[in-house]
Amino acid sequence: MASISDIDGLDEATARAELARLAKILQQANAAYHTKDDPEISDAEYDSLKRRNAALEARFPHLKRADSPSDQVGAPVAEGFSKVSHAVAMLSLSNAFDEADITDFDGRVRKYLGLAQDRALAYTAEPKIDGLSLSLRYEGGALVQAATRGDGAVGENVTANARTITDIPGQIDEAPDILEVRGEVYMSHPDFEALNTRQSQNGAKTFANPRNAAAGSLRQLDSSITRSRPLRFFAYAWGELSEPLADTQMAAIDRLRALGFATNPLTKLCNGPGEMVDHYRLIEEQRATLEYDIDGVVYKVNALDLQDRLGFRSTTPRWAIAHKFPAELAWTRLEAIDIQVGRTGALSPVARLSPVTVGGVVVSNATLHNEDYIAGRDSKGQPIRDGKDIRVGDWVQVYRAGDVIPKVADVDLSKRSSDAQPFVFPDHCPECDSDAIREPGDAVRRCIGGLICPAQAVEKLKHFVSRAAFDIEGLGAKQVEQFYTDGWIREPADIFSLSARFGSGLQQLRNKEGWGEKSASNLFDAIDEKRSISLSRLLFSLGIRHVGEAASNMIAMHYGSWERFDEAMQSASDQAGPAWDDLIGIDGVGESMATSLTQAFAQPAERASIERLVAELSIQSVARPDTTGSPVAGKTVVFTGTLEKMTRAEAKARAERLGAKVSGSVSAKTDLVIAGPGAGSKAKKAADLGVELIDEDAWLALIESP
Ligand SMILES: NC(=O)c1ccc[n+]([C@@H]2O[C@H](COP(=O)([O-])OP(=O)(O)OC[C@H]3O[C@@H](n4cnc5c(N)ncnc54)[C@H](O)[C@@H]3O)[C@@H](O)[C@H]2O)c1
Ligand SMILES: [Zn+2]
Repeated sequence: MASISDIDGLDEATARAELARLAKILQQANAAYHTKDDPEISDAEYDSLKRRNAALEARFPHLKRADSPSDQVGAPVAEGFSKVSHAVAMLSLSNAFDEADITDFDGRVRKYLGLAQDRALAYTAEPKIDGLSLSLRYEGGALVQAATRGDGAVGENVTANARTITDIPGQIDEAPDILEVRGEVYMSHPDFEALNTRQSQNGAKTFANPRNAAAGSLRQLDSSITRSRPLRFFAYAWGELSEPLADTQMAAIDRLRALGFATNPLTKLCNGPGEMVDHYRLIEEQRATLEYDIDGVVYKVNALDLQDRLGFRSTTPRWAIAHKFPAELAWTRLEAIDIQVGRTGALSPVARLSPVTVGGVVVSNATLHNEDYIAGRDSKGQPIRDGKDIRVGDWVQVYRAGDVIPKVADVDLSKRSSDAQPFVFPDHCPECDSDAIREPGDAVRRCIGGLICPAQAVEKLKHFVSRAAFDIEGLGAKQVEQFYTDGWIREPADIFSLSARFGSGLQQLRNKEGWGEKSASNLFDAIDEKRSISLSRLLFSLGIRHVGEAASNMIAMHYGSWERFDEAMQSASDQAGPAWDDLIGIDGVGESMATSLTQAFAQPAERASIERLVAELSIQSVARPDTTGSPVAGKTVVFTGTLEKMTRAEAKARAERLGAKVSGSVSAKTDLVIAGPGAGSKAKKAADLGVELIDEDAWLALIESP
């Protein structure tokens, strides 16, 4: 995530380039989010880039760009819509992230108005609905126009679409002659889920969250599509008026409700920051039980004459602020704990949650790690979460960071029902009923069923055909699972005997749902194509515990050929002696990896299965790259932040071809860190450790230098 800690030390040229880069990224993000309703980066990432931009502009005011993202609201009108000029601009809101920001806000307001500090100022506090804003224009009580915010000055004409929304009256009584009602269009959680189910049944695109679904549904060129999407509307503001609605924000909301609009029931009048923050807490607590997404609480100065005096900055009113919820945390109910069996037999507890939006993504499953974690202990038996255990039915806090799998982070004991029972972790495999055993020092309980455990067998097969492994076109996780269920494939070797066994039975495959004659013979071709495989891919594909992609590479490089590797596994099987020492001496191979490797090759059933597979293959030996003269041969390098000239995968592959070792984390052993924009803790750690830090261009210059 972008940080602002380095800004003080930037020179002008770097700052100018950085401002240009941020303008470009933010403009692209705005278009993806507001125009396509399909964001490319997370909201938290967006917000942090925007803060970085603002901090740069504050430090270098004269470098502020004419097209500064700070001065922009939303995105321009999308193609296909007719344009509506807003009589009163539709702006954004400034953000607050903690209590101190709220006290500051109140202080700024008073100072601007020259108010005494000893009398509390009244503000309204209401949920910030996570939808999109809409302006409805009524003339003589009749709805004549509806427009999106667009870029704040010019919005999209969506009148026909707005007419399909039942919360929006087409006609109102006793309204001012000209009345522009503004508010938020949103979609409820049940409607969102039903829509996504429908979309995927029809093979159409599904939406990441209710906000995107609402925006995508309202911003349709064909209003019959909007009609089929159940949208809702909350009114909370107004634009042009032929006569005032009221004297205060609160009374104006009441008036809008009296006119027939839905207003949010959690709107409250508060006296000063203390009460505002109290109401924020209350709303935060209710967040998971609301039927719609909110991403914070909006505070507005209650007296409308004071709002007028305060006025606006370029894109935000001075009289309001949005107090955002932490982006990546949310509370919800734990509905059930399921146990999944992985390819190494590990029993993993999975939390089934009442769906909640965390950082822009709907989360309904999260990891609970292992049985100790559920019980409130760490791997050393020390209490975590103050020793609180997690039970089915509990209120739990869900945490999500970046692309990482969501986690259950905390539990609220005050909401636990009195009959909640501690979770009993199974000591048998839920799939094959074999014993599930926990070895000393292992945090994980494992099914000992091995090859007889269908869950393990299927997971092993799925791993075997995955992208980084055999990657057989037309044979993905779904097909493998089906073939396993049908008894056609029990182990990897069976994949390669499929055509021999079923070549004549092509008919059978052809008759299968989803398989035509063409796809059947394509599949056999794709399988044959992968009979020739690199040693490192093969090693990774075996799915041996602890042996990941990087380790497979190192091992393959070390032994060079399958024959030498296989021989070494025999010699090292008693886990002592020179072959063993040689194995654990490989960079990146620890004792536990070496143990699981040698065990796999010593276990008769597993060994036999591997031999059957190898008999089907032609395994390529490793051609050692010539790294003489490479400036980075033997060096350990770390890539962090965003690379702009190539993907991470390409950068890694190139570095490795030049004899460098690419590591994921910075340590004292690191020789070089290549940091792109947005580099965070790793760059900092490198600086702390005195490790050389360069940017992508410098890296390219280094490796491309003759
Ligand atoms: N992920 C991305 O790529 C991306 C890109 C652009 C914007 N965003 C996200 O969008 C937000 C910024 O967009 P923004 O300029 O619309 O600001 P904003 O959404 O933070 O705040 C302004 C909006 O709040 C809405 N709102 C909801 N309830 C309200 C209430 N009770 N009173 C007043 N307004 C209320 C209005 O629609 C108003 O336009 C940020 O949260 C940002 O993370 C994300
Ligand atoms: Zn099992």
